[in-house]
Amino acid sequence: MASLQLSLPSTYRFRHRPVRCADERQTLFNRIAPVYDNLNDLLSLGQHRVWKRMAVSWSGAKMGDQVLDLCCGSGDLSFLLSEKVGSNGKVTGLDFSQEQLSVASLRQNMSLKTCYKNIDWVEGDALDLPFPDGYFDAITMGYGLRNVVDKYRAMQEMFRVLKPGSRISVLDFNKSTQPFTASTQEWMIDNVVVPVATSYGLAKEYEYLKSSIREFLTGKELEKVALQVGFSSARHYEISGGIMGNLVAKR
Ligand SMILES: C/C(=C\Cc1cc(O)c2ccccc2c1O)CCC[C@H](C)CCC[C@H](C)CCCC(C)C
Ligand SMILES: C[S@@+](CC[C@H](N)C(=O)[O-])C[C@H]1O[C@@H](n2cnc3c(N)ncnc32)[C@H](O)[C@@H]1O
Repeated sequence: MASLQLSLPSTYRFRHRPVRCADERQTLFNRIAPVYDNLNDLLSLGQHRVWKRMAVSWSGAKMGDQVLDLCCGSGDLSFLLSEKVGSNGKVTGLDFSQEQLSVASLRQNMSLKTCYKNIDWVEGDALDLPFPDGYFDAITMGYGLRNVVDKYRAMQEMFRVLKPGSRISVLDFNKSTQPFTASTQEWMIDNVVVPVATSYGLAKEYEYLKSSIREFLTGKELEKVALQVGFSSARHYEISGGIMGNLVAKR
């Protein structure tokens, strides 16, 4: 894998070591990085790209904006944001997985799209962002909030670095309150997702999906946390029959 050229803010530093649980997740996402994009396409029949476009649209990102893609992984939402903000805008993709950031950087360097030059990759912790208060015009977080060890803290950090009047858009699996939806989601994970992942030697990594959704917050709970943190408005939209969900909150 090509070496990763990271542009780290001068103030960048880990102010605290992630807790062990976060280290386990960091290892998980480093391990799945080589097949992550392909498995997402295969297992969602490409639908995840539709969900990500919706999340970016809901963020309100526009030409010339300074935007953050939190828990950017291999960069799917960062690349969509890059086209939204254009060459006068700036996208910062932050993640704590070096392997995920390596894939994102490789995709950026291999692409013929010149606008992608407006993306910087930052290795950092979503729970301790190396950015000043009120810095970003929009923030996206695709399938990241469910994976951080402190969801409240992550929401506080997004609030802190967002400009007043701007929005966050948080896409993730939906923890449905409808028994049929929840059981369908779990059946798909047990009977499609994990068996396919097993053929890649990643059964354990994808079995984590089910427990992480069970331990997640419902849409109503996500709205409540956003308001508690200080956002002036918060709305959670269920998509694809409630399998996925997207929180939009305005500072
Ligand atoms: C892009 C997607 C998931 C990203 C993702 C998030 C995580 O927290 C993980 C944790 C551990 C391993 C992998 C991931 C991970 O990939 C969503 C699409 C990919 C899903 C893996 C597939 C989910 C299938 C749905 C349950 C049903 C889809 C129905 C569709 C309408 C065909
Ligand atoms: C499922 S991936 C999502 C990647 C991408 N946003 C997408 O939509 O495909 C979750 C990402 O969150 C990152 N992550 C989890 N906890 C983090 C934390 N505390 N700080 C930074 N990144 C974190 C993982 O390394 C992983 O790349």
